[in-house]
Amino acid sequence: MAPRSFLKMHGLGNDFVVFDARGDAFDPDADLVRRLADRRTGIGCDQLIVVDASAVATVRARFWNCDGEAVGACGNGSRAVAALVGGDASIETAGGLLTATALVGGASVDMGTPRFDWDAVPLAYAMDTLALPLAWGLLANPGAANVGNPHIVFFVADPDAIDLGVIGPEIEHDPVFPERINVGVAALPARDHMVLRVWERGAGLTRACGTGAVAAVAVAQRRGLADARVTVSLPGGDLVITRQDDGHLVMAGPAVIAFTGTVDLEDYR
Ligand SMILES: N[C@@H](CCC[C@H](N)C(=O)O)C(=O)O
Repeated sequence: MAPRSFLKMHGLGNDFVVFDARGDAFDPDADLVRRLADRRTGIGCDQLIVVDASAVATVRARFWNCDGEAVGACGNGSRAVAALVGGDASIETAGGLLTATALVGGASVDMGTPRFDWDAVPLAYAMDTLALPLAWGLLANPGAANVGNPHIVFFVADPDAIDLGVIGPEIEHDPVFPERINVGVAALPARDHMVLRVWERGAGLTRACGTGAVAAVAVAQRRGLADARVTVSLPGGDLVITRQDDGHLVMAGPAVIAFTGTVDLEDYR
């Protein structure tokens, strides 16, 4: 098997190994994803992305967490794909069809309309997703949304004061979330500014989570706490999330190539 080219990309430090498979099909299994994503023995990444040809869009993008599980959406990864493709593009994903525009040093992506029905999140049983009647220690009453993948967000005074590395995995694996969950802790110092940290399902603490930012803003707007346009400050930098008149949430921010390389997949069998 010939060595395969890859790009190492990131959006605000949320990093990706990207395979452009438009001319050469590639279907990694979970074990291969885990091996390539390993930061000591592989290339290393939070998520692996395969870009394919699509019958309905400019490209198809498939996303895997570094734990090997395929996921429906990745906001920062979608910007990376948009930056790679260039211009105006549509991106077919398991979480829905996205439209995107490449910008200098990044991209903006229309992430669609958030879903708030309890069974769309999904939750194990019917609950009000505006404020779930659930608590883990002092963290209580999170909002929930599905933006192509599932998220809950807690509004707190200081996200840095939360030991998200400890409580995040406990919440991620709680049986109330049948598909597990991404966990955000957010503060709103102003109606147009959010500070956010995210424990990502299948990837842990990352420097930024694009869908986490979209979901947190969606919940804050639904609670009447945020303006239509919100700058979200994550550990890796800022994203701007804008709710359009049609209810779609558009995410804008950086996406860059860190380096390119080739990998011999025989070494990962
Ligand atoms: N980092 C991503 C989200 C990746 C998927 C997520 N961990 C999940 O399991 O749903 C982003 O930028 O949105």
